[in-house]
Amino acid sequence: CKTANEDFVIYHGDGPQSNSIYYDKCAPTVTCNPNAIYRTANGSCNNLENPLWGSSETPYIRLYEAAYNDGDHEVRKQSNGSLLPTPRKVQLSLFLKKSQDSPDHNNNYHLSQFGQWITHDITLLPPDPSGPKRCCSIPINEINSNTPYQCQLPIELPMDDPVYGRHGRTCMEFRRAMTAANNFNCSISPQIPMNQATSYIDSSQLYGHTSVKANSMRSFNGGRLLTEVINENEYCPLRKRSGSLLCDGRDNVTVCFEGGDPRINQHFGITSYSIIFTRFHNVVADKLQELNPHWSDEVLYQEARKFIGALNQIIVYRDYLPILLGKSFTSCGLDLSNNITTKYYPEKHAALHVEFAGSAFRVPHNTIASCYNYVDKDYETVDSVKLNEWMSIPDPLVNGSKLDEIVRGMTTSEGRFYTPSYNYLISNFMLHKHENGGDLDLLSIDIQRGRDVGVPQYIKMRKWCGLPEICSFEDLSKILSEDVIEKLKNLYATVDDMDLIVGALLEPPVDGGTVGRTAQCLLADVFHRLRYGDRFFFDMEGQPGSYSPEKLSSLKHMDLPCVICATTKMDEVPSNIFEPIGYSKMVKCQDHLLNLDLSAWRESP
Ligand code: HEM
Ligand SMILES: [Ca+2]
Repeated sequence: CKTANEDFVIYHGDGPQSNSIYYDKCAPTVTCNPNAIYRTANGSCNNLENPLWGSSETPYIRLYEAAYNDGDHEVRKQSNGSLLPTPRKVQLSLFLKKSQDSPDHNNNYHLSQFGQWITHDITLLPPDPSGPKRCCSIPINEINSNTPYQCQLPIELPMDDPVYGRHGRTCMEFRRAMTAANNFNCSISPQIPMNQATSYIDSSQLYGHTSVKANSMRSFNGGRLLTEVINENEYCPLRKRSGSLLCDGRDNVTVCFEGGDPRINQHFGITSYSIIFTRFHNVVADKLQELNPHWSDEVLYQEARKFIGALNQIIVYRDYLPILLGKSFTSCGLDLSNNITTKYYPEKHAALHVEFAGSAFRVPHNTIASCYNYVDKDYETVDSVKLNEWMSIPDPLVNGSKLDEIVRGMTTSEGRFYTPSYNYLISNFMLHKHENGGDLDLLSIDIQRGRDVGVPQYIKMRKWCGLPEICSFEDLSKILSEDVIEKLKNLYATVDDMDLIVGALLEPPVDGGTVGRTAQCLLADVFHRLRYGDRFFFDMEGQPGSYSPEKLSSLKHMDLPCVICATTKMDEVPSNIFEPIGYSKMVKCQDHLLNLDLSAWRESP
């Protein structure tokens, strides 16, 4: 590879002109304190020359011109002018038959779960909740340019759909994303969604993506986050049912958590992570207070928050990305090997692009397993539940040792092997029985989301990545089987029309990684920005808040097993947290927790 920090991958300059409109025309003026040692809650003032870069509620960028029929928002057509195949048709033809789970002997559930945890740190692209309550109440053949924007792209279901056809269902709910022009008073054309999360890996999914939210999560006592103690255990605070996202609409839900990110209650895995990281923040704050009784609540909170943010960056770059993208690839500046320290490149815009959030980083949806296992302290599987039946129902997690059992289950069980398909349950019955439009197909939604936000076609992004050009279906034979190519020919008018997520999912995984080359390139581009464009990156030198070498060295002894040991009743963990038990050396929690040594943080009063 080239030099680690500089020419690594793909950074192709600024992308289309529309990327700068928000900053030229709509951005509020922000005054920054260049000497601040902590991140702001919303990510502003990280980049002092462009203070809103990477902050929450700024537009996604585009790597490539938007793919819209009218250049502004209408879903693109095929090159011969015909409509694109409906997302469900693509799912049925190419993917659904292969949707059974097969076990991944190398990776347990944490690989997928940590990925989603980081997703919620860096991107939040919600559908527009305003307008008609149900888009499917509008007959699909009556949809035209006067239809409310949110409802212009419901997913049409074929009459002979093997799952939905039986019930005569012909429409699946889909709401278009909120955009800068429609929802945030900034007329950017082509339409562009706003990222409501801070792009930086700063654990904003735990703390909140804005200062108002962040304050509402704090106890203002000893630097701690608010918690709810239930049966003597600490959980995230409980949320009032009214107005909450995801717990509403299910009658049997009594527990509903409040989190820095609104998706906290989506399913057991993400809820568990939110709870254990909340607990861990409080463990760290308590330890810091013990060492520094003279520190104020504010200092304790900020130091604990900075520690958790740094730890998550370490887990992403040291542990997670090498498995996702392949070690030999990440060793060129995207991991922590070779003692590379991070140099700051203020010209790098640490924003996410629609190509990433709308398509490429959804490829790991193919690692979501159908069932979650409760495993007790004797390693007996006491229950196994279907993910889709328990979405938005976090209730069981507060009972007895259920949270410990779920985390133990995620640790011991083999994950879902990354195949070009999502599991059968989320391909047909996501949010099963949920009042607000249950029985969804996540893959159809992902395909439609890509079209909604104007993600360019697969072939264009592949070329952007510098991969060998594909000019015809036949050229695909270097990467795909004849059978798949035949199906693609039946779906799309030409090879140029393929959706990015479809191509990215079908590509064979790269050596030592779990995604194909196009996804690898697009993910690398973002994780590169989020490292070299983050002035507060944990090992950045020469900044007002830079960590001392002693603190850095203590931090590098930390890992996800340590977090799990400190916050659950598990008494042993695999030394490589992403490996299923039986493949990785087990370490005793009482030994492993010795790594949680904060003495470098001791300061004299
Ligand atoms: C059980 C696990 C998961 C479930 C049930 C789930 C479900 C969902 C749903 C319902 C959406 C919204 C789709 C839309 O309306 O456009 C979404 C978005 C997304 N998911 Fe997942 N997901 C899971 C795990 C993951 C994982 C493992 C990753 C990546 C490593 C991931 C990456 C994403 C991304 C990047 C988005 C777009 C988010 C945004 O910008 O708002 N998800 N997921
Ligand atoms: Ca963030």
